[in-house]
Amino acid sequence: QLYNETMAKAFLQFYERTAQVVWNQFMEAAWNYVTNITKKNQEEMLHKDVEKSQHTLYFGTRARLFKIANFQDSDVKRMLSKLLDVDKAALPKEELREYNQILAYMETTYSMAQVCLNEGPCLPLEPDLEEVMATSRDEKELLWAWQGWRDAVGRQLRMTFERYVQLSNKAAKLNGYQDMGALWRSKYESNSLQEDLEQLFQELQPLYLNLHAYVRRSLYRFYGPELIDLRGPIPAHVLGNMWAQSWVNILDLALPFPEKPPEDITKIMQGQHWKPEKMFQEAEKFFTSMGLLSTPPEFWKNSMMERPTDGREVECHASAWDFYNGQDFRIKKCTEVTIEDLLSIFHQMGHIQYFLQYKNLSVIFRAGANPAFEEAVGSVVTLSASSHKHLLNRGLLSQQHQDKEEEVNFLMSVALEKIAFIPFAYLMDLFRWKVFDGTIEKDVYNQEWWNLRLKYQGLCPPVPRTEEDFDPGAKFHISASSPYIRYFLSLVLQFQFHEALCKASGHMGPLHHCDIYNSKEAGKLLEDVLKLGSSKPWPEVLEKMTGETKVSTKALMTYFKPLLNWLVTENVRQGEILGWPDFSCSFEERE
Ligand SMILES: CC(=O)N[C@@H](CC(=O)O)C(=O)NC[C@H](CC1(C(=O)N[C@@H](Cc2ccc(O)cc2)C(=O)O)CCCC1)C(=O)O
Ligand SMILES: [Zn+2]
Repeated sequence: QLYNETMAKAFLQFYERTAQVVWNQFMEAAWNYVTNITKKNQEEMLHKDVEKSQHTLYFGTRARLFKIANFQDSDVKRMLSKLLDVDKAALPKEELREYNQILAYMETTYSMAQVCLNEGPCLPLEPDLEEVMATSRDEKELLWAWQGWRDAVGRQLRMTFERYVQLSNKAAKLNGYQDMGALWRSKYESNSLQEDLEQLFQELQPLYLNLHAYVRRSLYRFYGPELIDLRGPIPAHVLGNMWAQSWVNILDLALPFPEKPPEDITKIMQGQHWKPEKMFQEAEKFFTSMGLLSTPPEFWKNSMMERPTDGREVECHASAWDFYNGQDFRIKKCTEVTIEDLLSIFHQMGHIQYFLQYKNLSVIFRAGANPAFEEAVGSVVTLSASSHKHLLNRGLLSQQHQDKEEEVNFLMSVALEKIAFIPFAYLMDLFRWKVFDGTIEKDVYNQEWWNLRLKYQGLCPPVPRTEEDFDPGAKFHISASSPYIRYFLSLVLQFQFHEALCKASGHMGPLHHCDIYNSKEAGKLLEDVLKLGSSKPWPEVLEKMTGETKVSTKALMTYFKPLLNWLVTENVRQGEILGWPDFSCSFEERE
């Protein structure tokens, strides 16, 4: 019986040796492309992608020959079953080439897009358009950036996206899935994922609806009744972010106690002459303070920490890279010296830490326990790094203590980042799952997108939209075909992790006071989880970290309890309507 367990182990060792080389070569080519966007580099990347797919297909089809049902070794069984999913490599050669060209075209169109002033410079998204969305309080200027970006990106991608959906579904079907949404969801190894997610979303609704009503009131006070309807949705361009996914940049308009504004950490960083490299060192220091691994020399030599000034076109959307040789790990980021970018670097370094912790596993297991675990690791450290205690300790705040009102202001700033994000993170893949399963047909992509934006986020477009537009494409992850539900699940998980790590560190008192910096106990707990990679089913890994086997919103609700109490009192006092019963999007005539 040729395809027995002994044979399987030899097969897997052969896979291991060859995969490291093939994947490393592809990552190098992909890195060279996104850090220097040229036709030649794109061709080289596409060529390496084909080689990687040939390798994946060769081993994927042979893995099928093993009857793993009666194998003893659970690792061998888990590894072989992971090899069966060959994703896009299942496509016939010509269609695979077309698919890879479509993926490169969409991501590159997004990365190169700019919005041009009538006479004068053209502005890229990072940092210029994001700066406008974050700091301008001129509704017309905000509209110019918001609409200009969608004209420059979304409209260009609409046709290509339709073909992308077709080929994605074909690949998924060739892997035995109903559609690409089903393939994406399979990474969570759950037969009740969608129900579980809906349950989590419902539990978080009271928090979101109270925040939405309160922020709507704040915007009403500033922009007036001609723009804001106190019983209606909020226009999407005045929330401080190009996609209204984070509202932290309008904290100044929504501060509960405006007479006690928080210190401006960005100004403090710039006053202290912080540079991007120092920001990365600060993030690394957090992990080493917990007894976790430091980054190898290659990281500092090969990373791209700033937008290049030599005229190269690069993809600025931040990302963390594993080169699958156990030695080379990098971050690509067009870093600005701001607190928002510092916290984002903590998130990226969380990915690097995960790569470092599982680098000795088989390449098959070099991934998070599930994609949401990967995202939660960096974000959980950010929860400590953004605490008043930590920032004070690191010299980024000077005020010794926070009184009750300043504490509410602080929790509001975290909520504008994390709670505002909940419905956005949920709808991003609700939209794509419906597109993949055919519920949303191609001639109604845009209106269905806005139906979800209205239903879940309580937002309206600031100007009428048509089916010439393709607003979802104006978000990186949709143009980059990067799944997003991981961020929704990570939002809940990161607070569950935070509670567990804070407990391990011996923290007493409110959860939002906790800072696990320097805690070797928390570091040990985190290390034991990260080094498992994706070698065990994620409920087992969750139990190792938190003692629970289910994702729970309890820790998140505990963290924000003081804020929810304040919000409910304030909204009752103002007689706010929760939700948006005036659900129509009204468009004031613009002179
Ligand atoms: C080779 C590769 O692709 N590597 C993966 C990692 C891996 O798969 O190993 C990777 O680096 N992905 C990039 C992505 C970057 C960021 C992002 O896109 N964030 C989301 C959602 C969000 C929003 C607020 C927040 O606080 C945290 C997350 C958004 O901005 O919408 C941008 C800055 C933050 C994280 C990332 O790091 O997740
Ligand atoms: Zn991430």
